[in-house]
Amino acid sequence: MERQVLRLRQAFRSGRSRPLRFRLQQLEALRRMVQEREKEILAAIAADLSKSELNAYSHEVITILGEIDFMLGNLPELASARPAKKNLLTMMDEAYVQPEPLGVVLIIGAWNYPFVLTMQPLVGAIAAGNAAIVKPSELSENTAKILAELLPQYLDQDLYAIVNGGIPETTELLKQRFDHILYTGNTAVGKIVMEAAAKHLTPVTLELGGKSPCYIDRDCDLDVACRRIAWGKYMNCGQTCIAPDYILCEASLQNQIVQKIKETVKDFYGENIKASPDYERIINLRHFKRLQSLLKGQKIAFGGEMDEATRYLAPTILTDVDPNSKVMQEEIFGPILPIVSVKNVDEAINFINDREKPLALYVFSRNNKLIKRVIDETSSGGVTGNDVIMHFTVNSLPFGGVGASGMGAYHGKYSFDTFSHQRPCLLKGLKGESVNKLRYPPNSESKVSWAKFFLLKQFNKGRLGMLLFVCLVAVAAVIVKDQL
Ligand SMILES: NC(=O)C1=CN([C@@H]2O[C@H](COP(=O)(O)OP(=O)(O)OC[C@H]3O[C@@H](n4cnc5c(N)ncnc54)[C@H](O)[C@@H]3O)[C@@H](O)[C@H]2O)C=CC1
Ligand SMILES: CC(C)=CCC/C(C)=C/CC/C(C)=C/C(=O)O
Repeated sequence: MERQVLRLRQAFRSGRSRPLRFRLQQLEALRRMVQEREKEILAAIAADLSKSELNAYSHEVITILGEIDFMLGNLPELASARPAKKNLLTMMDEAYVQPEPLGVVLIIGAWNYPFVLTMQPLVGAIAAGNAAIVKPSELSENTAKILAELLPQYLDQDLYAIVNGGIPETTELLKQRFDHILYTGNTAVGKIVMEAAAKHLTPVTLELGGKSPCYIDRDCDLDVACRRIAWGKYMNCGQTCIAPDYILCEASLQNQIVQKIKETVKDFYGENIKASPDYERIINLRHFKRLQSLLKGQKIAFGGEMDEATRYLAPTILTDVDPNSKVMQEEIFGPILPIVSVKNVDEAINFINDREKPLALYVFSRNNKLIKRVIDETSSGGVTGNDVIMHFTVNSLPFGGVGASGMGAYHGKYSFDTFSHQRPCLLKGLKGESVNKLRYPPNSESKVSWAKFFLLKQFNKGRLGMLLFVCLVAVAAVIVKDQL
């Protein structure tokens, strides 16, 4: 591991990853890889997640192509120096912020969207001019394998590397010093990553999980709300970090919601859900059994069917759920949708605020003021009003968590900024030394007063009068000079 990181650091030190032309060329090569090897990539994702290749494309590949196109179109502007506002003391100088690459970054991906969660951060790392090591999840082994096979064929092998493996290999990697780590995965491991990074003062972006609430107001189009909730909940068999984890609503709405989601599931997946190419499976037996245990003692209003041999778990709805039951104590990360009754929006807000800050928050209502009120009175990584998940698809919105659901953000410009150091630069000339007497010893009341004037724009009449007089004299001198 150490040798690999050293090799990338030496390549980064060569400066090869910094020129804009190089970065664009690498991003174009990555785009070419996605296009030329699409079939192999889709087959790998499909094998890992028991997913149709159509869904693998719409869930993952399309996002990566969009991200690369964003960077190809915006990188010249993102990477350029940004002029900065000056004060009176530096009026004659050049002040700007120069984005610069951090160095060698580490990207650790999760299994549930194995292509997006490794390639989307990598796009940002390349765009910002870094070298990068990508460590895919060992649980999505086919995607991990194909990435290790394809990336070296398209990208600079000295600057970008794939390291495959599980906990031992990741633990070894985390002993190395990186200039930034972007980790995607569960909160418990997020703490391990942050602890390891702290030893080297390495900044981290932690894309973690949490229980994303979905409040349904009584003033709402339940047909639309239930269709959108069902889409986001049961996509990828519920294994989506920003899936609505549970519903909060008044008890009177519960049965309608069950019925409408039931109808939607039939529309989406047909009578025989198990045979639907659009309905995925649970990633492994450990998660399958974990989800099975969440059903114990619950009132199953819809679904609940399961087949351990194929790790099939039907789209499931639980009603009258006790907030203290197990299913409400951990992120579900599966196709189980608990409904918890609340009396009104006030109780919903308190329910949300009594728990860890979620990665996403969803509110369905015709009343926009109510939606804004819920947003104003709660906190979450992100929000979509009257839909679910869709804030993820807008790359002008930073995507990340807050509190227990994570720190930092990426996507689009935010990926570029995450993997950049915003370096402040002030370039002065060697003339005008007389003004600098202000800051040189010996100090005096007068010098402090001038400093206040120049830096804090604290005018006093005497200074202002003197300045106006000096300006007038200067103007007069120019006029006189022109007349002669
Ligand atoms: N915020 C976001 O964008 C996303 C968050 N997630 C969250 O991730 C979780 C699901 O992913 P996981 O099952 O954690 O994925 P996982 O089991 O694939 O682990 C994620 C990564 O951490 C590494 N890892 C696991 N245990 C480790 C350890 N003890 N030490 C060092 N490295 C370790 C794995 O090798 C893998 O690369 C959910 O909580 C979900 O909400 C998932 C996708 C996106
Ligand atoms: C076509 C379309 C609107 C797809 C939605 C995109 C999608 C499935 C995003 C998944 C978000 C994601 C990667 C979540 C996660 O990491 O768990």
